[in-house]
Amino acid sequence: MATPNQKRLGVLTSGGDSPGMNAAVRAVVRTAVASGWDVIGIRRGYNGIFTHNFVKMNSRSVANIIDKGGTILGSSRSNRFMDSAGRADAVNILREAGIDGMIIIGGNGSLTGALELEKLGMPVVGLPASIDNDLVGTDMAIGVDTCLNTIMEALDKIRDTASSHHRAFIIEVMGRNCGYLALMASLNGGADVVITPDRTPTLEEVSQMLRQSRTFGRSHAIIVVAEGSSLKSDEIAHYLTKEIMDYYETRLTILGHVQRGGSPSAFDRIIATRLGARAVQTLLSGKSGVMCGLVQGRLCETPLSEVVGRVKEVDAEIYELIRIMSH
Ligand SMILES: Nc1ncnc2c1ncn2[C@@H]1O[C@H](COP(=O)(O)OP(=O)(O)OP(=O)(O)O)[C@@H](O)[C@H]1O
Ligand SMILES: O=P(O)(O)OC[C@H]1O[C@](O)(CO)[C@@H](O)[C@@H]1O
Ligand SMILES: [Mg+2]
Repeated sequence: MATPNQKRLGVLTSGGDSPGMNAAVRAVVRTAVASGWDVIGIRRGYNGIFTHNFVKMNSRSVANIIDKGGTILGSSRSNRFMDSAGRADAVNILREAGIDGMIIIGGNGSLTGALELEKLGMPVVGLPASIDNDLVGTDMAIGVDTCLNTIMEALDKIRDTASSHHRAFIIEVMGRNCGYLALMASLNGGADVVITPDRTPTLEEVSQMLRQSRTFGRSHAIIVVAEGSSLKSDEIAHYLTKEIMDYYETRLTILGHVQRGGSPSAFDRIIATRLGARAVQTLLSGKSGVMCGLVQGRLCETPLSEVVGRVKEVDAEIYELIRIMSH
């Protein structure tokens, strides 16, 4: 039990899990305990509030998790929390549980929910954790680096077989409405063509780019497609199978949820630990309604109102770099 004057912090992970969420939970719990707070973990995201799925946490509860993918608290996408009546219930439940402040670890949707909680009077600090890297207010969200390494490993392996068989591979990566993963994976994995929601060529243009890359003497082709693009990976595969069959056979690989798992990289563990500690310090300093992020190497806070409802823009110069590197 918390002593009468002891503050009680709630922490939850929400939305798609991302590698490093556990490292963030560990940092939040240990920083809060070191600051004299009582800590309650809420299991399975916002849904766990409605089901009173609460667990008292201490430094030992987060031992040996820094290297684990996923989230020990579990996650979910909660429809009930999307509804204003549901959120009013949630705040009442949190107050009855004696919670004085919340740290919400998740993506843009989860942090939109965090802002709504704040509007209902609950002090909240958000932490960016989503493989999509679509959040404004941080250069990198927790989990993005590990995810990019996973995609890179897959692209390296696909390139081996693609060049052996003179094939064109269409590889679909995650990222919802954001092209960041596709763009950066194309840069570090050597793609000939990248297709994102921001820049979507026609099928004829894709075929033309491949014909051109063939004139550079390339033995194979790699086309990386962001899942949120209007031109879908199966359409491309279908078209290219007929269109370029004279020089490339075509294969489609959808990387899927393998991109979300795995032990977090050193970078993700470091940012998760720094941001987790910072979130607790931010709440302790009396600030609320902000997200802690890493911008140009520095930790900083951005109001949640400036974070939500926006998609981070990707650097347009990267497209040109990919084009040059594909020669
Ligand atoms: N507009 C909103 N108002 C209140 N709560 C929201 C809102 N949008 C999302 N949420 C809550 O956050 C949860 C997670 O959101 P979402 O599914 O968009 O994932 P995310 O946090 O963006 O993570 P990721 O994109 O990495 O999967 C939702 O299921 C819902 O409970
Ligand atoms: O695991 P789910 O619910 O199918 O969600 C998949 C989505 O989650 C993410 O992996 C993370 O937001 C997206 O890239 C993808 O569109
Ligand atoms: Mg999201």
